[in-house]
Amino acid sequence: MNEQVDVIVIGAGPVGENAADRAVRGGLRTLLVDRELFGGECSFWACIPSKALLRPGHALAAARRLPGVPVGERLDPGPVLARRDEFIHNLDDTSQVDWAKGAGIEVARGHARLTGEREVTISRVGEPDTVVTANHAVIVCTGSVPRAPRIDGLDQVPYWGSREATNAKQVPSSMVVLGGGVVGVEMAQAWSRLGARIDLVLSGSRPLPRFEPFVGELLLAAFAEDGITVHRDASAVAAAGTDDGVSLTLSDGSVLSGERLLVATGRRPNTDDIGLEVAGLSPGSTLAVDDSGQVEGVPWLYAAGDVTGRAPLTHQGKYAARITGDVVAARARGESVDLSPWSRHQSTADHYAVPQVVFTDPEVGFVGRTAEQAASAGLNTKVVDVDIETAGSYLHADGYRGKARLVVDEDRRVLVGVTFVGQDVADLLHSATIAVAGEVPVDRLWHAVPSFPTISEVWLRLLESYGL
Ligand SMILES: Cc1cc2nc3c(=O)[nH]c(=O)nc-3n(C[C@H](O)[C@H](O)[C@H](O)COP(=O)(O)OP(=O)(O)OC[C@H]3O[C@@H](n4cnc5c(N)ncnc54)[C@H](O)[C@@H]3O)c2cc1C
Ligand SMILES: NC(=O)c1ccc[n+]([C@@H]2O[C@H](COP(=O)([O-])OP(=O)(O)OC[C@H]3O[C@@H](n4cnc5c(N)ncnc54)[C@H](O)[C@@H]3O)[C@@H](O)[C@H]2O)c1
Repeated sequence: MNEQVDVIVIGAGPVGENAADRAVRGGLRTLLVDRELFGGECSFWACIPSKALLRPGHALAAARRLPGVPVGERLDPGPVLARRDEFIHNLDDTSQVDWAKGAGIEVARGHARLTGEREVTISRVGEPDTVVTANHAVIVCTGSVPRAPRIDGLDQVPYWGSREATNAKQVPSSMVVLGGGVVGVEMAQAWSRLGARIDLVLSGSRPLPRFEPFVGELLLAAFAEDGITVHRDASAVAAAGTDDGVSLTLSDGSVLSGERLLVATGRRPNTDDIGLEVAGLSPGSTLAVDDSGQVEGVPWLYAAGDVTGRAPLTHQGKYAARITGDVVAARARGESVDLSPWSRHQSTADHYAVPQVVFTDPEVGFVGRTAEQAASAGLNTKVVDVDIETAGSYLHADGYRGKARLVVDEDRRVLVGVTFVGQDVADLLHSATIAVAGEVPVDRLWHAVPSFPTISEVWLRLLESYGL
């Protein structure tokens, strides 16, 4: 069967859905293809189930910090896991397919591969291939896949990746977590608070090494209170099956064992089998794009999201998708595209203002550059640190503990990085994202008065410490 549309989007994760939506809004006939579930990794095996697993433990911990709130001893895992299953619709993507159709997007299920210039072949087991040609462009949004380290015996044991860790039907009695990145810390705390004994193995001295150093230090303190055992500066050398689970041997000879082993050591772009050769690119490589989303050197090919290796986060991928969909639609209409930084056709924020929340307790919110990144970029910076101690934080929880940092570009007197760590700081982050993306001068920020009594009064403490 041969078909023709204006645009083909490969991959219906959050990023592909947004790229297709914008292309349709731009007047283009758009086909969105997925080989698994519409909604992608984020909806079913990543962001949504992981946050559903974390939230009840945080609510219980928050209640314990307030006298007079009646709380039980521990979480009841059954309802927690059932609520997680509701959020992932028991792995049924009907509502997401219906959304796409309602938005005017044409949908197809199957494995899509590039087989020619602007040509995609969709394969489904037991059915003839469908060849679809795009009049204007193909947008690749195939996401990423886990990357496992080379460890003797690892390929012989049934270890968990993030899919198994977010979708597990029972609480394991014990779990060894390898990797202290975002997946490692979120899943270690979620399952610990659901009752599992956790060993967390870090290759460095602290978790979340890409964040400001105090982030990892505060998480280590919280993990100690949770009873999570952290193994720092550790190197895993061998994995093996045991009678009741899996063991992991570290280079110092110690052996950790658990009912489960979670390997959370990062992800790589999902491009092994999408026909990149057709575009003169190597299978498995990152799809490097310019700020309009166009794959370098291939005018008809665009990409967005994890597959581009830019900012592997749902919200940032969706931002790139909105821009890429608009660019493809504008070019299809013969309109010029504004390539200047911060135009609506350029994902400039990817370079300066990527926000990320890590949903641990304490939460972590970070946008822009760390002090170290800003210094290595040659900026003349001033770094301001304060403890989060405001009337709002005192009221929010007894013993509230948190820290905040501003990184100020002194030559322009604008913020280039902000970090908050503390209970319930996630929603505070957007104020910082606006300040960084908007390049709001610190002297004008002085006039953005935080409400009393809120945690956001930390902004006042930060600006006073800066010298205002
Ligand atoms: C455990 C975990 C928790 C996370 N939590 C958060 C969070 O809280 N916040 C956040 O911002 N980010 C989070 N992330 C990151 C987030 O999941 C990704 O950044 C996001 O899913 C990327 O979206 P995407 O659309 O690029 O890719 P994906 O969501 O991976 O979607 C890609 C889609 O492409 C399809 N596909 C792939 N190849 C083909 C093919 N050849 N043909 C047809 N279809 C194909 C796949 O089936 C999939 O549906 C988390 C990640 C993990 C692992
Ligand atoms: N809340 C969120 O925004 C959120 C939550 C989960 C995941 N994500 C995204 O998903 C992606 C994948 O997350 P991730 O945690 O798998 O990757 P990551 O790159 O964030 O962290 C991987 C960690 O594993 C460590 N590591 C690598 N090899 C190791 C080894 N052999 N032994 C011990 N440690 C080792 C690395 O030093 C790193 O700290 C990230 O891009 C992340 O931003 C985001």
